[in-house]
Amino acid sequence: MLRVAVPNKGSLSESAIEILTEAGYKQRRTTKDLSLTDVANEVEFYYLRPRDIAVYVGEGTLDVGISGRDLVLDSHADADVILGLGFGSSTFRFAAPPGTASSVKDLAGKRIATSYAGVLSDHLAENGVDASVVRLDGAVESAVALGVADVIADVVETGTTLRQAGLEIFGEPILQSEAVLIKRHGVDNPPNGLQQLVRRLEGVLIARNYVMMDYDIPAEQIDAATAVAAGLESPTVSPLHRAGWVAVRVMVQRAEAQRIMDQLWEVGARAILTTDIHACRI
Ligand SMILES: Nc1ncnc2c1ncn2[C@@H]1O[C@H](COP(=O)(O)OP(=O)(O)OP(=O)(O)O)[C@@H](O)[C@H]1O
Ligand SMILES: O=P(O)(O)OC[C@H]1O[C@H](OP(=O)(O)OP(=O)(O)O)[C@H](O)[C@@H]1O
Ligand SMILES: [Mg+2]
Repeated sequence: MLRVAVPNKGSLSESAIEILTEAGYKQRRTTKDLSLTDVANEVEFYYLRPRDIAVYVGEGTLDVGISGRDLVLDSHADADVILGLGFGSSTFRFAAPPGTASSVKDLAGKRIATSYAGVLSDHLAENGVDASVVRLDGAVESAVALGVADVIADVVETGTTLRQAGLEIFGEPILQSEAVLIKRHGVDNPPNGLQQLVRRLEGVLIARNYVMMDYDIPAEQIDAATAVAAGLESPTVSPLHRAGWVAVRVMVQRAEAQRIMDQLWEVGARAILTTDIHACRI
C-alpha cells in the first residue's frame, strides 16, 4: 500500500484534505484520527505535523507527503518535490522596525529571530553574512518588541501580523513557498499507486485552474482564433450545419477566460461559452 503523510493541523491541513478528497480518496472523519486506510484505492494516510512530514518522507518511513516547500528546505530532509499543489502560498521575508536595515548585507552582527532556522542560516551563509539566529517556535513578530532580537525572518501571507507589530519588510524575498507533494530523494522505483495519486492530483489542479471554452466561428478565421487560445494540446474543431462555420472546443486558463472571450469575439467568434471542468486526466 502507498503510505501518504498529510498535514494534521495548521495552514496546510484543511486544503490538503480537500484536494485529496476531490481526487477521490477517503479522508479521516475527525481530527483525532491519526491514520486512515483507503482500502479501495490501496492507500494509507498518516496525519502528521507538516514540519515532520519532510523528515518521515526523507527517511523513507512514508512514501510521499504533503508539506510546505519552505518546511522541506528548512528540515534539510532528503526529499524531492514531485508536484506544486497551488495552495498554502507564502513568502519568507526579513522584517524589522523602520530604519533598521535595507538588505541582508546590513545584518552582520544582528540577532535574527525565526522559526525557520535552516532556511535563514542557509540564506545568511549564501550571502556571507555572520549574524546570530534566535530560534523560536512561533509568534516571531513579538521578538523585537520583547528585546530578544533586532530583526525577524518569518512567513508573510497578508502582512497583517507584521503591521500590527510595527515591523516593515526589507530586502529581497528569501523564499516563495506553496504546498508541495514530496518523495524521498533517489527513489527510482515509485511504489504502487504513486503514479495514480500524481495523475489524480494533476487532474484536480487542471480542473481548478482551467475552464472549457466553446464557440462558433467562420472557418477562415480559425487560425486567428487558435492564435488567441491554442488549448493544452490542440483545439477540437467540428463542422456546423451552417455552411462555412465551425464549432471549436478548447481548454483555457480560468484567470484568462474573460480576456480570451473578448479577443475571440474580435476575430469573429460567436456563441462563446465557458463551462467548469469537474474532473480530468490529461
Ligand atoms: N499565514 C500563514 N502562516 C503560517 N504558515 C503559512 C501561512 N500561509 C501559508 N503558510 C504555509 O504553511 C506552512 C506552515 O504550516 P504549519 O502548520 O507548520 O504552521 P502554521 O500554519 O503556522 O500552524 P501553527 O502555527 O498553528 O502550528 C508553511 O509551508 C507556510 O509557508
Ligand atoms: O502575513 P499574515 O497574513 O499576517 O500571516 C503570517 C503570520 O501567520 C503565521 O502565524 P501563525 O498564526 O501561524 O502563528 P505562529 O507565528 O505562532 O505560528 C506566520 O508565522 C506569521 O506570523
Ligand atoms: Mg504558525
